[in-house]
Amino acid sequence: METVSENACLGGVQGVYRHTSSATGCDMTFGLFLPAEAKDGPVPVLWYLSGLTCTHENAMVKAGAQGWAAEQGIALVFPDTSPRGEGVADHEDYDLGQGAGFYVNATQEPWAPHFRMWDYVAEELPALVAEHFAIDPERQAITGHSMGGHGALTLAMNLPGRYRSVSAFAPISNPTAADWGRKQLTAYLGDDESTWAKHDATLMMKQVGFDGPILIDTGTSDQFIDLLRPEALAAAIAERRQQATLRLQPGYDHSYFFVSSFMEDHVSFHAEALYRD
Ligand SMILES: N[C@@H](CCC(=O)N[C@@H](CS)C(=O)NCC(=O)O)C(=O)O
Repeated sequence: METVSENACLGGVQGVYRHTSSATGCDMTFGLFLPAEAKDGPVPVLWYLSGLTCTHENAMVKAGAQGWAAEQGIALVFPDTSPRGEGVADHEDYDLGQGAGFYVNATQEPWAPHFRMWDYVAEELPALVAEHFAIDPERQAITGHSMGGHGALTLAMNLPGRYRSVSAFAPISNPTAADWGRKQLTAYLGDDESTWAKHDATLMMKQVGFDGPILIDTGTSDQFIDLLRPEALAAAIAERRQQATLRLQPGYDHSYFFVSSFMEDHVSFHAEALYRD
């Protein structure tokens, strides 16, 4: 693993690291914020999965998460959203290919050789981070924005016991029923929709739910709200009587101004679960 940069930040360190990934078969870059407490021993960790067109960098510089994480003594991991590089398949559309991994393991050509973001975020990166940094693997939580909110919710429901809490900002909530979803799931996983179900938060909510607290915020002025389908996930949550807080925030759009506006609430929400014994 190679250190790209390390900057003192709020008493801790904001690092960027690069490594050769066996999951994606290419070099991957991620951001990691370690609070001051990590100098004394392992700290809880909050994963932040980003949305379409993002790298590890967008949330790291625009979400305003480090201040709240420093206050709570929590580490933050910012993975990239897809494999990248010259030998990696891509598409001219912004919502397919590089920058749009959708947190799945692709089975279809030309994506299958590298687009294995599920394995990368669920298995490889957690092991790497725990090996090299003062992270407590027993205290993990996950959040994300848009496509990353979809990733956070589906990982949390598919890996019971892994994350103590899950939250999301404007998550893609029902991708099997929206153009942010059907297009990518068809490309990456093929036409057999039975392979899509584990990657749909609404379907997973109906089938298994989540054994812990959930917090979801979406802006009422989100320009993509028809693609996000928060109402479908809300109905599934109500049907299941799942512990959850869903909020529609008046006037907020899809941008990082929205994400940063509610970041304090999300970090505090996760801190409560992460510090509960
Ligand atoms: N570029 C796309 C929108 C993509 C987009 O809004 N991406 C969100 C996540 S889904 C984002 O975080 N963009 C990067 C940023 O704001 O830093 C469009 O114009 O339709």
